[in-house]
Amino acid sequence: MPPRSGHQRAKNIAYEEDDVYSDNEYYEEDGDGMTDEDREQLRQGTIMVKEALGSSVSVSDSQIQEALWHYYFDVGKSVTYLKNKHGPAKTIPASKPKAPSRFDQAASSAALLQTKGQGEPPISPNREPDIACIAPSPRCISNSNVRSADKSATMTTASKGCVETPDSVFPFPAPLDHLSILPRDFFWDTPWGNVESCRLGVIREIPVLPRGRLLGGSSRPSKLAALAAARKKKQEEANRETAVPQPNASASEADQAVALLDKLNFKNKAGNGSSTPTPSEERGRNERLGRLQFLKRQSSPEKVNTPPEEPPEPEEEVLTVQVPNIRTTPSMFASTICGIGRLPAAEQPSVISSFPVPFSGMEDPTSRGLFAGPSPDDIVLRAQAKGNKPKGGQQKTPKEQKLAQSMETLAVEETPSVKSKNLNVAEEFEKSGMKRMANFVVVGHVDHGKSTLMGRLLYDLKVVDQRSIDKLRKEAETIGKSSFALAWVMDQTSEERNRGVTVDIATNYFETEKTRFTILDAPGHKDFIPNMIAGASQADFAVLVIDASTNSFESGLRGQTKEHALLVRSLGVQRLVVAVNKMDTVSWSQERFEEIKQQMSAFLTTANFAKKSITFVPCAGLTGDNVTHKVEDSNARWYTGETLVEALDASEPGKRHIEKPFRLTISDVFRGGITNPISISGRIDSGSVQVGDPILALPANEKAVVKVIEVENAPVDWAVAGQIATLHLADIDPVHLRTGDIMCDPKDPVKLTKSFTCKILAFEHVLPATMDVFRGRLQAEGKISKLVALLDKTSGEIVKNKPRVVKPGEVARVVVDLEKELPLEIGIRVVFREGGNTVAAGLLEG
Ligand SMILES: Nc1nc2c(ncn2[C@@H]2O[C@H](COP(=O)(O)OP(=O)(O)OP(=O)(O)O)[C@@H](O)[C@H]2O)c(=O)[nH]1
Repeated sequence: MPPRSGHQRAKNIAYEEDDVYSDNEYYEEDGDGMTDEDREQLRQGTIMVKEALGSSVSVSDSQIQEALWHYYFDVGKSVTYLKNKHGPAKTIPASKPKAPSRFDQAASSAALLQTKGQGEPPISPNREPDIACIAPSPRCISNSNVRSADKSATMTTASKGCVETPDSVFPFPAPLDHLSILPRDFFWDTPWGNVESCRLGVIREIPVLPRGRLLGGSSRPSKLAALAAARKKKQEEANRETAVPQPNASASEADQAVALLDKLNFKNKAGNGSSTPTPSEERGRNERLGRLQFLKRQSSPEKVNTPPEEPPEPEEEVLTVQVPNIRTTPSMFASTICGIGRLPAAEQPSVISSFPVPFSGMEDPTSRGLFAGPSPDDIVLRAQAKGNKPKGGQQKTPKEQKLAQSMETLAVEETPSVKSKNLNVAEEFEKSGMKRMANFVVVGHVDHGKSTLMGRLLYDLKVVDQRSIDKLRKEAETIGKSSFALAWVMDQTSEERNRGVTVDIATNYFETEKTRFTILDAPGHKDFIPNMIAGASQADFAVLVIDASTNSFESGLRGQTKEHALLVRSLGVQRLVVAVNKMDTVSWSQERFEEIKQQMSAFLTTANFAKKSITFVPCAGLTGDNVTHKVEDSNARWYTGETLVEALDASEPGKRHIEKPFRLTISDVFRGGITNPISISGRIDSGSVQVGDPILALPANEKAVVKVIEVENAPVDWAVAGQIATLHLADIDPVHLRTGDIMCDPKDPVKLTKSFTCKILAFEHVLPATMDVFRGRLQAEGKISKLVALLDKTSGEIVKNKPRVVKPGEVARVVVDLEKELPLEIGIRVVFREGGNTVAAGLLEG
């Protein structure tokens, strides 16, 4: 089995069954773009707005509805807007004092808090809000609602609660931060609001991010910050007057720090806040000062005496404590990493540390000289360095040493020249009488039983032996997922097994009398659609697995059942085997089977699948009924059709273009072993390849030589179009190879292109926009830059030039611009996705 992709996207795949979008949402709207629900909301809203406006404002219904539509049916906002726009002009009584500004409110409330202390009783529930709403805002309305027992009177109450000032006449609701209700007002009626004054605390808001300066925002401090800074300065001055005079400028900072130490040590038990130290406090302070030196940052010593350009911001106050250099010299490793020379301790730059809690009670370690000498590590390293020194001769600089070392390790890799047998591969293929080959992708909604069905098929065809199945069963039982044992034949990574979800394409092989099959088991979860696309782009036909159990089919229809079917068709797959699975859960009900068949047939034919190319097979992967052998259940006597394997065998493989130039889309890049350090795998899209062939990697534009070819895990001399092959390469650096890249014939390379025209089938509304463009495993950023024309679905004739939008189900010609050049050819199929949804699929025209 070829190695699995290393590009498994392991996302958060916790999901729910109904965690899917509904395709039908588009169709619930009428021509005016409104759903019935919208219309009903509009009607009710109009009545409520009219009631709220009363007779004072005369507005027409359409004006009300326009406002409601604009405000997403928010009655409150609509009323405010209409009142402001159409209501009688407000006269402001001359005597009415101007509403305080937000700044004034904040400043006065802060002052109030300061003067009164923190013990102001909470506002009584009966008290009317003393600070009016400056502007109508949603929060204003909701606050009023809290106070109003009558919820139906929302608007009336809301307008009562808001005193409109001339400033407040906004055509649109003011932003939330215009609300000037204090937090305590907001929580006035909460039971925990009635706390004794002495127990109330102050919550200081510490900004998570630094204030915008160089990186944006104003470099000037805000008014509040300036106020706080001025207040702080004043306090500092007052402190300085009462404090013992200090000999240098850092003293006041030292005082502050010591004061903080005192606070933290709970020594100032009286808590009187006085900054004048008592004689005993003063002694203690001096002792601590002796131990800890409070200095300015040495990195900017000149700043000590320079007055700050801006008032310091209170929230940025951090106590910077500089301790004596108590560190030993850095180790060699640290020196290398940090680029610090191994200076003697004395010459090391002083260490500056910011301690959130000063180590007031800690003994100065330097006093005991614990770290005075070199560390044991340093002694050993120095001795080693001495021993390594070249005797006598001149010592090499580190640069020279490095160069010498790299020269020593530099070994010329001898690439064995790969001899080509110069075979005529097309002839060899004809002669080989090889069984026909077919690759099929297994798709369908998550958990509909794809992996189990394939595991059962491989087990029943003896590709997997009983022992392996028993082992898997045991392992599955140990983690309580015994029902997944068969699925584990395909799902082999621990992540897939633990989560019970397929993440990436799993490949396996089996053969019938007529055909050698390659299974590409695709993930069903919507998060892994890119991996599913990669699998589908390698397939000749597809098996669409549908869970027949009650509700599962229906939820699948809204989910990935339809999306996968559309995607495989868009990627060129024409034949579809629909496996109606888990028939055991519905007792092999013919009715259920027919219901699913009917619904799916209708959808698939609209998705451009020919009726004769669709086969429906009822089966049960878990029990194995109708997978490789006919169903034995007596309830299933109604079914006399083919088994799943028979249906697969009846599928014609796609045409192989062996005569065309060699093209292979890389689906995996990996290390194939000691002798094969760089290997790739993928489907050969066209042409053939043989050992010794030079091939070109695009877009890197780097050549490689094919050392070994493996098909179905066996070494072969050549491989042809349609086969999924592993190529072990020589003469190329792995950096030039990525999944999604193209390997091609250097004599006939694929052209790199940045812009192309494409015929698309829209799954959703398509407008010129940025999209993710998928081509097999390749994913690139692009943009649908032009909608050229709408086309007739069957004839391809132009129906309309330059459409403004392409609706779901329509076919259009568009121009796509890519972010960077990619190897793309006429006739290849691409998929456009946006925000995790498949928007359209297309065929490259030029
Ligand atoms: N009763 C019953 N359960 C089944 C049948 N087939 C699969 N299951 C159960 O369905 C669950 C999902 O099966 P999987 O095979 O992992 O489904 P899947 O479609 O491969 O899932 P993804 O690849 O993750 O999308 C497992 O618990 C299976 O045991 C069936 O025929 N009958």
